[in-house]
Amino acid sequence: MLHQPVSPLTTHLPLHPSHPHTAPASEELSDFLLSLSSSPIGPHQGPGAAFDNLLLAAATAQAPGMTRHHLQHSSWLGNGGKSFQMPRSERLRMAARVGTGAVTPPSDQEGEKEEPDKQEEEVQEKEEKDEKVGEDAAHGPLSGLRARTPPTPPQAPEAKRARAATGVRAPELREALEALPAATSASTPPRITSLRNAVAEKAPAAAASTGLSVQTEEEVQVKCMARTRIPTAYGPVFLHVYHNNQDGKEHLAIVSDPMQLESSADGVEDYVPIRSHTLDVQWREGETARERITRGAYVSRLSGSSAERAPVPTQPRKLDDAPLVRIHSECFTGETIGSLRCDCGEQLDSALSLIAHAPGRRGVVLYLRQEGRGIGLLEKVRAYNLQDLGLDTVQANLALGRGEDERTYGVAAAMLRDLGVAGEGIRLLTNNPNKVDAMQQEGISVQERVPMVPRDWQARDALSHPQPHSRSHPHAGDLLPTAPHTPNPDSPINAWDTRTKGATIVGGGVVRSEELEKYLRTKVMRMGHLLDLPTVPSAARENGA
Ligand SMILES: Nc1nc2c(ncn2[C@@H]2O[C@H](COP(=O)(O)OP(=O)(O)OP(=O)(O)O)[C@@H](O)[C@H]2O)c(=O)[nH]1
Repeated sequence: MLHQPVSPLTTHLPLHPSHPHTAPASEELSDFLLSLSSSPIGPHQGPGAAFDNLLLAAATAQAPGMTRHHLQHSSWLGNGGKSFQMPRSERLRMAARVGTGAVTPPSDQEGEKEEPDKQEEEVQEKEEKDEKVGEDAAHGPLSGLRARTPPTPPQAPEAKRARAATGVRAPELREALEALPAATSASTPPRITSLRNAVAEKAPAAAASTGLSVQTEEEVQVKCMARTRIPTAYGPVFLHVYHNNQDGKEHLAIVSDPMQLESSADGVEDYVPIRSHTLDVQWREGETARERITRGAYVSRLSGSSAERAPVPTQPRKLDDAPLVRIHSECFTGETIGSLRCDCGEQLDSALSLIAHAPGRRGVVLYLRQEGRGIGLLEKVRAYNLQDLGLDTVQANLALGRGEDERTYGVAAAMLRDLGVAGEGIRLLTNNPNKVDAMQQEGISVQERVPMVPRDWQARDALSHPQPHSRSHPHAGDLLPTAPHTPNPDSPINAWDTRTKGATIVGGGVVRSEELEKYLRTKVMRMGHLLDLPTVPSAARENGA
């Protein structure tokens, strides 16, 4: 239940000197919010603490000059555990200070006290149950992989949100951090890897949500369980269903490589099909042709009269050229019911379309089950309600006590390796610099970042013809070569316009909405996505200007 926003924030607001009864000047508001959000006491512990984050976020949304980095800098489990996200510079500084023992992390006692034991037990019980499921899975078809199903976030009350978000208890995190001085020497500069590993060992989920990339003990392993041919509007693709030892989810790889369907493909010089190594290897002694074919380890086109099982490979084969790859996160609302709150459906469609026009029509879309930037559908739905109150997509996540983006890409990298496409590098279809960084950290070279310009923005820019764009945030990713911002030749802007409006599912057209525009701009302005803002305002196009 939402409480009425009451006094704590407003009573402390600096009022405009010449108009004490009006709202504070925007600059003062920014400064004030900044001081609140970085104060060691912060708004969380005052009266109305349960609601202060939301108030702060809502007010922040109105204040110019505020970015995601200004929100909840001081957050830690001890002050409600709303967020671990700090700017990178501060995270590194904190890491260095904690590493030399100069800082003791704030106590979480208050948050712990608030919770009745019963709730604690329920959560514990749920985790045990989840672990049992994981163990069972390990004896299932994953054969050889240690499957582990992480606990799903419990329906936790307010003070347990941090744990629900990160799957970690405050004492575990504190214990991990207290152990750090031992992991790093006071006489030598603290090494971030030591911090990562020490925190990761005790509290991997918490460490991940601080933004430190975590090297878990367990090497990521994936296994393609089955593959099949799917005819689509863009031609045939092969859908691969993967299991992994990290998150118990079925991530997908959609591979476009139509040459595989030609029976003559074998004879083509230098042609390396995009195939899963873990699918094609022999799974057990005496495995039958029928078994191999059923799971998709066949070559050419499968039919009642022709069924050729794939030869068992000895080595994963790597492609010589850099294929077009999209690492896409699931979005039920955008992709299935055509929500106009986001561009996810359009991006999935565009990715398949762009790959269908790539050399040899070859490429891969990884479809990761990281709904809602990793917070899940339930939390995303809640976030949408907060967005209706005026928060943007980043603020809404933070107000729920979640990270702005909780996704990881270790499994994605392992899937690309399994498909043999990680060899000579990839051409990555994205605007998101985190994805580029994640691949590079995984040792996969991103030879080119191919931008995904929203169709509406392409259409609006086409109206105004090329003009100097206002680059909002120069980024490291900008150093990578990017493909020109041209729509694909077979889907010209006019063709998008003639399709059904609002359809964002595969094969759909251009979509426009006020909420979509706000979401896209937030991605650029607050999440650092590498896009130029359109030069023609939305209304101008709608009015035919
Ligand atoms: N929490 C939250 N998630 C959202 C919202 N809108 C879309 N999403 C999720 O955001 C994710 C979008 O993922 P992607 O399309 O892979 O990528 P991206 O981070 O936007 O980056 P690009 O590669 O440039 O498209 C999906 O999981 C969506 O469900 C929102 O308002 N709140």
